[in-house]
Amino acid sequence: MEEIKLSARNLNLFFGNKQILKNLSIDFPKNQVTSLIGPSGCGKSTLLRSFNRMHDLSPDARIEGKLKMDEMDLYNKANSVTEIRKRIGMVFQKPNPLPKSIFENLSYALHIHNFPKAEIPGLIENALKESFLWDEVKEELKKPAVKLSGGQQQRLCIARTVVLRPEVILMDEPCSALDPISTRKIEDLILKLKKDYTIIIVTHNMQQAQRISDKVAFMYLGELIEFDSCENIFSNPKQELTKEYIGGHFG
Ligand SMILES: Nc1ncnc2c1ncn2[C@@H]1O[C@H](COP(=O)(O)OP(=O)(O)OP(=O)(O)O)[C@@H](O)[C@H]1O
Repeated sequence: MEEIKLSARNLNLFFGNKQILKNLSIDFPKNQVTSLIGPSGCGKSTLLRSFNRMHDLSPDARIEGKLKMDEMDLYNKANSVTEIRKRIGMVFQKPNPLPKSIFENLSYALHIHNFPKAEIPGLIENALKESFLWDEVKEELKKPAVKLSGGQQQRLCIARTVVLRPEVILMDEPCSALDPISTRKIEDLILKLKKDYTIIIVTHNMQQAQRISDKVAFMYLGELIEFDSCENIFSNPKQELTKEYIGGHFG
C-alpha cells in the first residue's frame, strides 16, 4: 500500500468570483514524483501553490475543502505558514537566487530558521552535494549567485530548498527556462531526490513527464480528469480528454 504524503479533498478555489479549482480531490504518494499536466490556465500552478499557502498573499483568493500533509491540516490557523513552507519547499519556473553569494543563498534560510551557526557550513556543503552542484562551486562559494548559469542557478534554488530538509518539494515548471542539457541534469536530480522527498511538479513537457514521473495527474478547466500511473496515462489513458491532450490535439 502506498503511503500518502499530501492530499486535497473537495478543494474549491476562487479568485474573486471566478472558480479556478473545482471540487478537486487527489492523494500524492510519499517518495514519488507526481506530474501535473494539462492545458494552459487549467489550474496546475494554482493547485501546487495551494499546498504551501502561497494564496495567502492574494487577498481575493478563497479556498474551501481540506488540504493535508500526513494528518496535518495545512489551513488550520494554528499552523504557522513559515513552518509549512519549511516543510513544503517550492522551486519556481525562473531561477530566483537572492542577490547574494552562493553561500549566503543557503545560509540565509538557515539563519531564519535558527539552525545552529556551527552546523551551517556542513549543511550547505551537503545540500550543494545533494543538488549536484558542489563540484562546480566548491572553490567559489563567495561568488554572486547571479553569475552562475541558469541551470546552475536552478540547482542552487533546489539546494536552497533541500538545505531546510523539507518533506515535500513543489516544482512549478522548473526547467522551462533551461536548455536541454541543464534540463536533463535537473531531471536526474529529481529522480535522485525522490528517495528523500515527495515531489510534485508542473510541466508542459510530455517527454519530461514520462521520464521522471511515477504518477501523472491530468487537469482540465480546474478539474482533475484523470490520475494514474505514468505508464497508464501515456499508454492507456481512460478518459477521452486525456487521450486528446496526450495526443497533442489541444493545449
Ligand atoms: N492571483 C491570481 N488572481 C486571479 N486570478 C489568478 C491568480 N492566479 C491565477 N489566476 C487565474 O487562475 C487560472 C489558472 O491559472 P494557473 O496558473 O493555475 O494555470 P496553469 O494550469 O498553471 O497554467 P500555465 O500552464 O499557463 O502556467 C488562470 O485563469 C489564471 O488567470
